[in-house]
Amino acid sequence: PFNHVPNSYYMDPSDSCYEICHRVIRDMTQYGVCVLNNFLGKEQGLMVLNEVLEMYRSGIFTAGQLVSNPASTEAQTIRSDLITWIDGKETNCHYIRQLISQVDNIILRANKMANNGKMGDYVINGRTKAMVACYPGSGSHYVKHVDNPNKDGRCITAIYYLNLDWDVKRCGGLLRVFPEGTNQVADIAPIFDRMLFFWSDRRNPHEVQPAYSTRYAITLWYFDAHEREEALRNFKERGQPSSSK
Ligand SMILES: O=C(O)CCC(=O)Nc1cc2ccccc2cn1
Ligand SMILES: [Mn+2]
Repeated sequence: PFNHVPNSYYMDPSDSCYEICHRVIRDMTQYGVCVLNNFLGKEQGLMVLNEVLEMYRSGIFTAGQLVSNPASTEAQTIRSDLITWIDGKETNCHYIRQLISQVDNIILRANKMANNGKMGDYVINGRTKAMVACYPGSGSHYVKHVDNPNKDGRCITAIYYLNLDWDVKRCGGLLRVFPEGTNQVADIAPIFDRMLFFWSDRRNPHEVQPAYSTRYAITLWYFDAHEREEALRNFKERGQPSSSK
């Protein structure tokens, strides 16, 4: 049944946020993955792309660090994306900030519209900064992983793709999601102005296959109030010297 995910919704401008939120709720509830095409429209999408290109040219991107031994060469074989974190208030990020608030209001409204004010039983009350990522081509990739394997509070991964004329056969860079409990995979091309949502936990292991052209994306992770609070509480407790010492 998974491969019947309508893999692209064209959001013609007449689509109200209401319509879009319904699609997000339905797909997230049914598949745990939701793809929306033409999310901002060409003009706005290009403005976001230009801001990202400008940031990349300014050299503020750094190699995506691994939590485990980042110094080793192994780090290179696991992921080779270049990233920078922004909150959208920086200079020359006006259109990225607009994208972020557009995603915020869809996620927050969908969360409210979902039955008993929850989507997937989450109460979404915050998010990370935006992570702007670039895979600089020449085989750069990200091995299969889970974004939130240990309940750090992140429940939805939201990725906005910026790649004009991206042809997976020529450029690679496919995002392959391996939804838990089925041997079906969801192959998502990182095409321009495409918005992707998926549950961040173990339900959605995913990989970025080797990219042979420069591949840009902006990612936001949304927090579930309860799981985040729990994670921060555990963090504080672990951080305290245990009373037994
Ligand atoms: O660009 C895509 O299609 C997805 C790439 C991707 O999975 N990126 C990513 C990036 C991450 C950076 C830090 C910590 C966890 C992370 C998990 N995933
Ligand atoms: Mn990921």
